[in-house]
Amino acid sequence: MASRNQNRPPRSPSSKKEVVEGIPLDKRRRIGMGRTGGATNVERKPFGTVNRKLDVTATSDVGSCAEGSDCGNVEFTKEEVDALVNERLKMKKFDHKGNLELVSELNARLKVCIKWFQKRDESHVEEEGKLQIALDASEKKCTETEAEMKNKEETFSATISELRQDNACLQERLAKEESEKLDAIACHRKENEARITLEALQASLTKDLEKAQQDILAANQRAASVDDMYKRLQEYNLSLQQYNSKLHAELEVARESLKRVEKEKSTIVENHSTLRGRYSSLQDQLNLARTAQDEALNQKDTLANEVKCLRVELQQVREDRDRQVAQVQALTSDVVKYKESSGESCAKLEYHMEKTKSLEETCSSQREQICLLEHQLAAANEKLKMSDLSSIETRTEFEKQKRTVRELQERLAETENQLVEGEKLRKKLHNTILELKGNIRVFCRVRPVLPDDGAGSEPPVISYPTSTEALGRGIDVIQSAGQKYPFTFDKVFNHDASQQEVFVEISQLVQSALDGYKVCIFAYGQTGSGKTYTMMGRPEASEQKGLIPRSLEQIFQTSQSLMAQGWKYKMQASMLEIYNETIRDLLSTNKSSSTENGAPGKQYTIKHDANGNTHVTDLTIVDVCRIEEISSLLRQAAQSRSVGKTQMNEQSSRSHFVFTLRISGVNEGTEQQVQGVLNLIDLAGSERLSRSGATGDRLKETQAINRSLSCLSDVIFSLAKKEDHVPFRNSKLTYLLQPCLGGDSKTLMFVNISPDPSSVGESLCSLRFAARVNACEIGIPRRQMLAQIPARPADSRLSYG
Ligand SMILES: Nc1ncnc2c1ncn2[C@@H]1O[C@H](COP(=O)(O)OP(=O)(O)OP(=O)(O)O)[C@@H](O)[C@H]1O
Repeated sequence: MASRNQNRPPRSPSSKKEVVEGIPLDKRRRIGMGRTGGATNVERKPFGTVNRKLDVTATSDVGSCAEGSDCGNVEFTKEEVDALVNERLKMKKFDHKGNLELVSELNARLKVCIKWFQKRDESHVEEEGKLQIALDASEKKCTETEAEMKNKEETFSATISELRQDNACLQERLAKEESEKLDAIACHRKENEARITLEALQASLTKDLEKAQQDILAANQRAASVDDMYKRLQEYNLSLQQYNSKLHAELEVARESLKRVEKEKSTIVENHSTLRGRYSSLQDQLNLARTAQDEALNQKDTLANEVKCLRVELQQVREDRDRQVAQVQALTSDVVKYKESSGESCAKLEYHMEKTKSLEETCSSQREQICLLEHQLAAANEKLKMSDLSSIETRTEFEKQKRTVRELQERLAETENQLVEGEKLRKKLHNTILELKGNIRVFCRVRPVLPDDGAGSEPPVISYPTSTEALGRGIDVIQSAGQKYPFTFDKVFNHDASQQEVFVEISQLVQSALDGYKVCIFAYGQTGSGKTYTMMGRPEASEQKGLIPRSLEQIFQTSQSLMAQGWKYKMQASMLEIYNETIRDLLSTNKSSSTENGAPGKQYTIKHDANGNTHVTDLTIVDVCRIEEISSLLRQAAQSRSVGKTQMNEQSSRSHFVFTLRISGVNEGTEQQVQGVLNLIDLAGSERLSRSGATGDRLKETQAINRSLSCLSDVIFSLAKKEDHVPFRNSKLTYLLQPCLGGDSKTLMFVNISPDPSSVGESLCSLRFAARVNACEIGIPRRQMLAQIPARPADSRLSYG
């Protein structure tokens, strides 16, 4: 911008001097006071605004103002000057003196006026000089201000362009962030939608699960109805007995199917256990996955909250920035305005400058903050993405496992159903066979070779056929002459069979006692063949517990679980031994009841009632509620038993041991009542007198044992021949077992065999006897169900009779 004084010619020093010395020439000429002077030129109006009125009439004053005197107080107006200049003197023609006075007077007045004029002109010139100096100073100042303003303007322009660039940059970033924000929002919305879909899926899955549970309930109901049907079928079975002869023909077919079902059952049981294992491991995995998913979800939620907070902060910062930008814009417009009106004060500009500076600083700090927040946001977004990914993975894994679990559950349910159905069928067939067969079942067990056995290098005398039909059921005895005697029973356990394996085979039979059947299991065999081991085992070692403790444990456990179905059971236990044809109460606390040391004890009498129940008069019967009670009773009985050392056995049982458990069950829901009996008998071992070498009391014992066992075989032969008279009463043992042998019991005989080659003869005898027993037909097992709850004795120790 060009300065205003630039085009002005510089003032010459001479002209300046003229001004300083006096009135400039042109001005003198103007007021008629040129160098030549002259009154005629003084026509112009006098300068100045403050005039003192010249009293025209006071001519004496004017006239008295002599030349060279100070006339500074006199002031003239234009009119006065005009009047003075145009005054026409009234001169008299011949009065020269008077005329001269008039002229002198006028002259004096004119002189005063001229002097006033001159003085006035001088003061004006002086004033003009001062004004000129002030004007020059002012012009100089103005030039300087203009230069300064120009510089400032340039600086402002640069600042404004910088600010504009910053602004553009910020706008660009803002647009970018906005687009990123929109992307993030869209992504978040998508995630939300996905989450909602997943939740809906989960809800539907939960519904499915509920439906499946309902299905299970329905299946359970169906199972109950099938149970009812089963009961009806049982009743129907009773009527089927009339067609017994016809069904005999179908027996073999039923046996085949039983075998098949048993095989199927074992495979199903295996499948079931593997599936259960897999199911539990999957459940564990599922639980782990659930925990991991929960953790991931929690992490995700925390991150989402962080992101939310960061977004809010970002939003605030953005708003701040927007405000700042608006302020910058306002300032820019202010600057523009300032530019337009450059006359505004520098102080304001500086203030704005400072404000701009501070705002710029705020802007830059906020920019840094934005950067920081953006970093944080990016990190949080990254974390969120990671957690989302892991959450998705976990969810997928969870879904997969859920599917697998569902499949396994379905398979498990299916298998369980199959198992239940198979078990039902097996039970039905088993009961049908038993009922149709009507004979005593026989299991054979061969004990392992003991160190005391004289087997030495002799070849084994026992072998097991491997043909399909005899597998697990056949046993061959080989005599020294090489003669082979094959036998087949319902089951043959070799020397490797564990106590548990043996128990598994009889557990169903034991279960029947809870269902209201009379069950009798007895062990027969020569002395030292393993009868006591099979029946009692070694209760101190859980693996070697025998059938009696295992059966009682099962009965108590099952009765507990049946409580859920409304069944309440009452159990009563009694234990006796038949020693030398005398009954001894093994639970009696009264020692006089025994015949110890030959002293005559209490006489116990065996009685059978019309329902086929056996009672022994004065026998101690103990109410038992827990397995521990039975265990202590068994220990008590074991201590009271008659045992002795024989050549064949270190701890030989010298008596027949009979354990009886009476079970009364009531279902208050269905008003059903059952009465079952479980007889577990460990017979004394048969022994050849020649081998035992017994004498005295031992000889008497052995003779009594052999006699009673011989009575047992007489009864069996008689039953086998279907003789009218069966000599049950010939011995205490056969009379006690009468309902089991000839009645409606489910009876099982274990024939225990020693693998000792020196016992091969006894083994053959035992096996032949067992084969006879197996072929023997007895009554049909009947479940004892009562319509009314029988009155029960209040005393816990009762005597029947
Ligand atoms: N399956 C078996 N496994 C291991 N040891 C056995 C087995 N069977 C029997 N025994 C052992 O054989 C020995 C004789 O068994 P046990 O006393 O049971 O015979 P028993 O037939 O009851 O004899 P007794 O008629 O003389 O009483 C015992 O030491 C017993 O531990």
